[in-house]
Amino acid sequence: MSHGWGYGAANGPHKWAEDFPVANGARQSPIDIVPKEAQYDSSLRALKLRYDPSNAKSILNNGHSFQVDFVDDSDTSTLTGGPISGTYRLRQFHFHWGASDDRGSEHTVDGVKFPCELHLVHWNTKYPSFGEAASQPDGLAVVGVFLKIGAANPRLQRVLNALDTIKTKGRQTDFAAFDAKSLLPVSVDYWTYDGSLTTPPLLESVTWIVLKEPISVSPVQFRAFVPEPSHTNDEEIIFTPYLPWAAVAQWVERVKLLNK
Ligand SMILES: NS(=O)(=O)c1ccc(S(=O)(=O)c2ccccc2)s1
Ligand SMILES: [Zn+2]
Repeated sequence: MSHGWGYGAANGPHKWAEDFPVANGARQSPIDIVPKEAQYDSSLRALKLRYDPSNAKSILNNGHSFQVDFVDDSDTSTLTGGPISGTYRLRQFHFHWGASDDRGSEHTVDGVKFPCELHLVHWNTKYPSFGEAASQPDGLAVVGVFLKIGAANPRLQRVLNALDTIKTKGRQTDFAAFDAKSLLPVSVDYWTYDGSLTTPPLLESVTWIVLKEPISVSPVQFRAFVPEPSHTNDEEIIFTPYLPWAAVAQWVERVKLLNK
């Protein structure tokens, strides 16, 4: 690829292996989760997520998504239990949505796509830094949460309201006092597997913890993720390539049918 990775015809997932050969590795994510083939493991423990809202720091448009970053210099917002050992600190959360029809959610369940997927990224404190942890097979733990079209989700609203202030790549603004736990569903039952980052650099350092219960997002709220293309100056326009409204509408209808 002669330029940065993305989701277009010239720089999309089918091209990533050119710059990131680990794309052809043995534990690449995302995967299709087939619940009937999942093996029950009685040694797995319940997830323990303890987040301190005061660790929330800022919200950033990184050009591929938007992410909320957290202060991670102490064990005040952590993930323990579940399939991991030790303590992992919350670093950031971000979302994946309609970059193209087959890439709304990244993981699928029995082949079913969701319109959006939330990732809460944590790093193993047995390593001295996030960067070091990211290069280790047990360095990261990402909690994945599916979003399905349904009732309005008031806990999402503050995040969505902030998007107007970071419409172009590189824009960042304060985002303080936010409880990431409020984005989680009631049940934190999960599937888990050893995988990778789902975007470059595709490092095979992620213990995936995908929650079985989705959270809801209303059609109006979901429009905040995929707004009309804005005609700003020549800065790169927000997040992901614009989806034709028809595709989004058709997609939303399909998700509605799946949830009937
Ligand atoms: N979608 S995902 O949760 O798998 C993911 C992709 C990239 C990241 S990262 O920006 O945290 C990161 C982490 C390590 C190195 C570089 C970036 S998290
Ligand atoms: Zn992600």
